[in-house]
Amino acid sequence: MRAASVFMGLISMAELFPTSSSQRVRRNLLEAELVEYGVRRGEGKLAASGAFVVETGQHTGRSVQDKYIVRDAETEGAIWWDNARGMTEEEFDRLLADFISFARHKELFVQDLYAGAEKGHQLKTRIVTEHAWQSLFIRNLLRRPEPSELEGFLPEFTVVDLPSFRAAPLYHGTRSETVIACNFTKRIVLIGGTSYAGEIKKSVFSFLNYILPGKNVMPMHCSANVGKDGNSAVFFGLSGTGKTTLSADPSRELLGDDEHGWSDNGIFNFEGGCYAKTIRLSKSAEPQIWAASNRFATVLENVVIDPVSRVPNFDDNRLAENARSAYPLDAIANASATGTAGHPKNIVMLTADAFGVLPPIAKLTPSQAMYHFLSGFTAKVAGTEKGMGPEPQPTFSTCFGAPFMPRHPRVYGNLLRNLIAQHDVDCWLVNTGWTGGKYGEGTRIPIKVTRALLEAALSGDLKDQPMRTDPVFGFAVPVAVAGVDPKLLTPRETWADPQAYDAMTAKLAQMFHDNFAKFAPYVDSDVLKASPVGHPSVAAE
Ligand SMILES: Nc1ncnc2c1ncn2[C@@H]1O[C@H](COP(=O)(O)OP(=O)(O)O)[C@@H](O)[C@H]1O
Ligand SMILES: C=C(OP(=O)(O)O)C(=O)O
Ligand SMILES: [Mn+2]
Repeated sequence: MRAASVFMGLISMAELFPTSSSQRVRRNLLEAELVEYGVRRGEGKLAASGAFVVETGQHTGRSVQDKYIVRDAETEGAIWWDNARGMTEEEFDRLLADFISFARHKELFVQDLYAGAEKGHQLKTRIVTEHAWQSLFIRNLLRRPEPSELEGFLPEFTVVDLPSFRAAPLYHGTRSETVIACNFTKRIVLIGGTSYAGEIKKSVFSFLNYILPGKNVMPMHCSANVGKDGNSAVFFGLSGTGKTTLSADPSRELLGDDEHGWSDNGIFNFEGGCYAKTIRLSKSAEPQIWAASNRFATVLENVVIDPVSRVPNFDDNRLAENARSAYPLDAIANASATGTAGHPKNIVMLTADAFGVLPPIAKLTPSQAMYHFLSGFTAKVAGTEKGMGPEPQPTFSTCFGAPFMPRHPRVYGNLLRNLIAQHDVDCWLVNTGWTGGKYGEGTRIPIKVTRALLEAALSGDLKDQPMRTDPVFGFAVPVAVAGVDPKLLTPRETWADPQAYDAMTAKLAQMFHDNFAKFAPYVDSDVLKASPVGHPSVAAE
């Protein structure tokens, strides 16, 4: 891409920061100074460890319904509009003008950072925020340039996040006062009315997911790590399925916990830090994440701390179920220094099946992997979202990340399918959800069981072990794994009432079918044949 088009339309720094008031723009401050600003400005509190603790108020998670993509000549044919809300160019321009006038009266924090560990695919990003702690957050999360690289740093993508800005629905074309407006053509994202920091990192991610397919790079909502033998693995999964938890593994080098690309050279992290859930964080089950969450300059979002000792109580969900910890990768002892690794040997698709149906691990053929990638199944349970009843809710979020994958799923699906074939990758479906019954009746599969299953799969041993074929889903399920109670491998045997298991399985299979109908026109027959059986539309084939 030519430089002129890269920079064209980018928000002008002179507009945002007139020279007369440049005093109030804090550029590329380092951690200690950002913490000082945060404390001085009353943005949060210091934990005993030196972590910076903030509350985000009303929004403690992403506002999916308030995210917009500007519809223009370039995006019109490129975005999968079935999955995105459009905003007109005029509405965006009004919003931008109002962001600029709002920002004029504020002290602002600016971080110039890279997204993308692979040099050829590095995106120069500028993140402008109202709060010092947001600057600290994104500095922890993205990749920090060398001081010499900051001179003459020309951003190729800008995010402006002003939590106290309120959108005017009628004037800006929004649904509420909260807005995440993505202008991919101008390469600007405007975030207002929410201070949940995850919006910033996922905005950068969404833009990379828009541009990288054009460079023949597969962008993935996944974590990744590397074994001692140099074999890398990626773990796709929707929120809460275990990407962050399971990728932090003392026996494997951590590449990253959430966003990666797969190019001709192998895989690379987009980020330079992690964003872990801290609710019920256990020091013994997740020692690395626990340590990274108790250190100077880690940002703790909506974590309750003791008012006297300033020690976090990770069991307290009064502020949010989705409490978070943001820390740089070097807070994890065995993290990768480069953020890059070779082509993966294994792909793991994580799901948290709250219906208690799916086995804790299954081996997928490439066609089954494509079916599950396009389906993007997991389930939500009470606690993670406001207003949920006792029943688990199925979620089908294509490519395991629909809110951040702007193009049609076939774009990502085809890239992945070719990469799996080209590199002869072994694919697995891993259920980190419920066993012995659905949510409320059974229990969640212990982390140590999931870890043992993954160890067997990633070592290369498991794929040659005896397997049974699941009668409904058709994938291969190991009959024994060292260190794991064999009963757990056959969910039907963990249910007190096997007929109830069969009925639940039929229900889940039907949900898969109903969801997959929209993809049927785009996939080859082998992928369609990976649908669960026992349903009329399949039986008729
Ligand atoms: N068997 C399991 N595997 C993975 N995570 C589990 C398991 N059982 C419980 N959990 C909990 O589920 C949550 C998984 O969340 P996380 O790793 O942050 O997911 P993601 O990064 O995919 O959003 C963590 O809070 C973890 O402690
Ligand atoms: C940061 C997020 O990712 P995840 O929950 O997948 O870790 C998020 O969804 O806001
Ligand atoms: Mn995560």
